[in-house]
Amino acid sequence: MDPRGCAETGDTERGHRELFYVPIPQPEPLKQEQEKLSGVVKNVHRKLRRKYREVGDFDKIWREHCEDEQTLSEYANAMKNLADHHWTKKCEGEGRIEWCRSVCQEYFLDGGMKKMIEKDEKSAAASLGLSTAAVNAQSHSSVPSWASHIGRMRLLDVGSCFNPFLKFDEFLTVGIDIVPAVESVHKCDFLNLQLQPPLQLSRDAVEAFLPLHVVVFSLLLSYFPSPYQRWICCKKAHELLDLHGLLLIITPDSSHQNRHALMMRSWRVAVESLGFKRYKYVKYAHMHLIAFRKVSLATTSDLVSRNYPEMLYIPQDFNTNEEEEGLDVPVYVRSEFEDDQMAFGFNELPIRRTIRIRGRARAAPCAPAFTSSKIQFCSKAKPDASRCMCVKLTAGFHWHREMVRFQ
Ligand SMILES: C[S@@+](CC[C@H](N)C(=O)[O-])C[C@H]1O[C@@H](n2cnc3c(N)ncnc32)[C@H](O)[C@@H]1O
Repeated sequence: MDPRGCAETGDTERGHRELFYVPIPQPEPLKQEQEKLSGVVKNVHRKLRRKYREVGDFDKIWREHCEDEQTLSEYANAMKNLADHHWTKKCEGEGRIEWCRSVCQEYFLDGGMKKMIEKDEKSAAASLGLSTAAVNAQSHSSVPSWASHIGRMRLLDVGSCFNPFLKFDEFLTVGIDIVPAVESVHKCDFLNLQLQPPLQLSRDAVEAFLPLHVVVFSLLLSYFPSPYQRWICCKKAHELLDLHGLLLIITPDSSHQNRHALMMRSWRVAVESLGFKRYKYVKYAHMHLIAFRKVSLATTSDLVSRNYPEMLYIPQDFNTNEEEEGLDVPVYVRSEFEDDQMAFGFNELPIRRTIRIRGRARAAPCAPAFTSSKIQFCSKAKPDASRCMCVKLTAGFHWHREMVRFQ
């Protein structure tokens, strides 16, 4: 440890060595305010899910929801406040927007699209038994002509709230939201957006806004209580996007990457059935980030035989009202300092250079500050080959499981 509280760790998940600093605890009032604001947001989602479970008719509850101006404006204010005062540049709240930006840069401006199209062509040819030479000899390429002079990327940010993409010059951004938190966002319900002509737009407007290169659903789909609503949104995105355009989906999940791997697999099958192909996937500590390329104008032909909309589920869809109410009870949330203390408590374990709690790396020095009675091991085994171990930790009165990684 150096005097600044800096500890060098082993290789990280991203495969390179990094320095981690023991975090300076956030001032309590700021932390409490952040928890309160997140509570406002989560409660709106819960309320919608509860109504959906009770009423069943998602059109009806959605209409009522959109008329509830007080709830909507409290929500918009909370989101804007979180963005302005609680998510710093380095934290993940901001990271998702940067991720979208870098994926678009690589795909549209640094040759990613061309590479992917060529790869698709090669595998299509291989499946027909054609040689690479025959593919290379083809006189025409499927790379669209607009790709070489794209200019500003046309981006539609659905559920934009505070218009986070507006500040980037490389995008021609249109932000829409049912309750805009800033003036530059247009008030629009994407679920009920009519895409059919006639659209009487001037030539300029048509050129400026159609077709789209990018559609962003950042923390949008989990807002909806029904998988069918998520499906409608993805289908609309497909209709609005240019062939080879990108759909970027970011959805919250604070659990370990593999915990909801099946769910992510299911989302992939559903979205790909609409005429997309997955291009990129990454798991941050609190969210999944997925990029899909539009590779076909047509959707799959077995839409009727398979229930694709249902595949866009989220874990909360299966909660009962009682379980959701349990979530309303304020659960004691450990402070960063307590997380560090807990990390210290693991030093009795055999491998203890660094452990991860809630995705943050922490050095495990010598003095145990936590007694082992506060930590129960779900498995008596030593950390496995990947040096992970499932442990139960106390948070207030609740025991809960966490995966701890040893490095
Ligand atoms: C959790 S916030 C995400 C805000 C922002 N995209 C971000 O990543 O921070 C979800 C937003 O989606 C908006 N929203 C929900 N349903 C919508 C719909 N049908 N059409 C447009 N916006 C919608 C909500 O009003 C809310 O501002």
